[in-house]
Amino acid sequence: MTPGLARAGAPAPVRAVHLGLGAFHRAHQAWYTAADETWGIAAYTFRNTELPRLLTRQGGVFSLLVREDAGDRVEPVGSITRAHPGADTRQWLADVASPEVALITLTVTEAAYTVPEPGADSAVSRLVAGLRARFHANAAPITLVPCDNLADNGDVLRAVLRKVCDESAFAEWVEDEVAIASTVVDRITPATTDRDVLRVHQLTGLRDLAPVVTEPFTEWLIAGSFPHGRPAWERAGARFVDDIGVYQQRKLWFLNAAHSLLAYTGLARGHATVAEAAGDPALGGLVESWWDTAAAYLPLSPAEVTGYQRRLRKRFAAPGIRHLLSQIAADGSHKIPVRLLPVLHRERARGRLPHSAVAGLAAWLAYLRGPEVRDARAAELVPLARAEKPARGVLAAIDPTLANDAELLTAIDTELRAF
Ligand SMILES: NC(=O)c1ccc[n+]([C@@H]2O[C@H](COP(=O)([O-])OP(=O)(O)OC[C@H]3O[C@@H](n4cnc5c(N)ncnc54)[C@H](O)[C@@H]3O)[C@@H](O)[C@H]2O)c1
Ligand SMILES: O=P(O)(O)OC[C@@H](O)[C@@H](O)[C@H](O)[C@H](O)CO
Repeated sequence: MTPGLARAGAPAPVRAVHLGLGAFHRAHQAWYTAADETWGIAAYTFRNTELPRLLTRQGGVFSLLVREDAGDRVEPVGSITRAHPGADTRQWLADVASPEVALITLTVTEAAYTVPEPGADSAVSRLVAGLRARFHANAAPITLVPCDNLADNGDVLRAVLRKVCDESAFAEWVEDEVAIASTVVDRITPATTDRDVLRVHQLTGLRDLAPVVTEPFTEWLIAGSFPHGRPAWERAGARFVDDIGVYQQRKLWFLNAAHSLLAYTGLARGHATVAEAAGDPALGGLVESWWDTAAAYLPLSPAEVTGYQRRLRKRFAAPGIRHLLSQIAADGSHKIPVRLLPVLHRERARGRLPHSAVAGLAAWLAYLRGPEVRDARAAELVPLARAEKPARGVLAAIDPTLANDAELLTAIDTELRAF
């Protein structure tokens, strides 16, 4: 029988907690944490029960399949000491309240950074329950490290927590003792397929039921304080900066915006992956035109811009990374406002109407009219998208200031007829 992947020695003590255990956490924060073997992670999914079960069978260890130009390479990653389903509330509260724990990382999707309805179960409500347990346990300060693709993700999380924490002594404690970092995270990590599982087996001779496939490129920029300590993430290349502003614009406006453009226009043209869509000359041209537009608003030198674009072209074309457009297309109502609209606003202020943005928004409307809409706001947006001229209604829902821009609305509605 093929031997299964297993942990060699004892795992590190749990000093970090993660919420949103999925592929990206393992390719990114877990991989960086593995560079400091004195830190172990207790990682929680949101609803998934299968992944923690598989990881637990392997002692938390998993294989990272890195798709290099020169070929595939497998790295075992052992920083996850324990993996739990999100429904394991008792353990979650105990871990967040633990005096040994110094930080919580989060990858809970962009849509999760909202104030929950009273009584609702959400990432934020679980986080607040954990923090409340820590407050009552009189434990040391803690740092929250959001790792989702939002602009100023730490500030967004702080604003949400301020609205939710209404109990005065607890709210004061959160204000004083809970540090929140802002981060820019980057490593293209598609969902694992059965072929990836087979490939890992072929390369290692071991049976790993929960590997992750990723690219060699990785980046982590962090601005914030860690009053109770942190792993030496810099050993793996993380950078601690005073201000993430320009890095986050560069990433959201170039990489993520191009991903969203390719997702909606690519699906409309029958493509399945980023590599296929980026290789379609019409869509490649649309992305280049978007980059030219966005570059005007970034305080980067032309050499920095062209270098970043060159790397992105290569990353998007990587044949071993099967990044599904349908995965990227999900939750456009939360992604488009941070990826496309900041640049579009700046263009409109100058009286310009970039065709790439118009095409991207029209393609998003076509997606919202389609058969398989994955969006946290689908119930509200799909009926609006089905109107004869949908641009006004849909834009009013995500950015009311654009809903009075008659020239833009007409351009989007006209473009939509092409889909
Ligand atoms: N995959 C990437 O390339 C990548 C790169 C940078 C950032 N990210 C960020 O990481 C997030 C997760 O990506 P992934 O590739 O790990 O996806 P994944 O599907 O493998 O895992 C997503 C995780 O988020 C949880 N989740 C989903 N919806 C949630 C909700 N409403 N509230 C709380 N938790 C929820 C899931 O249970 C799961 O644990 C992305 O949404 C993105 O913000 C991903
Ligand atoms: O992960 P999402 O859903 O926020 O967005 C999909 C992609 O645009 C994104 O994951 C990129 O692959 C990632 O940001 C690269 O670092």
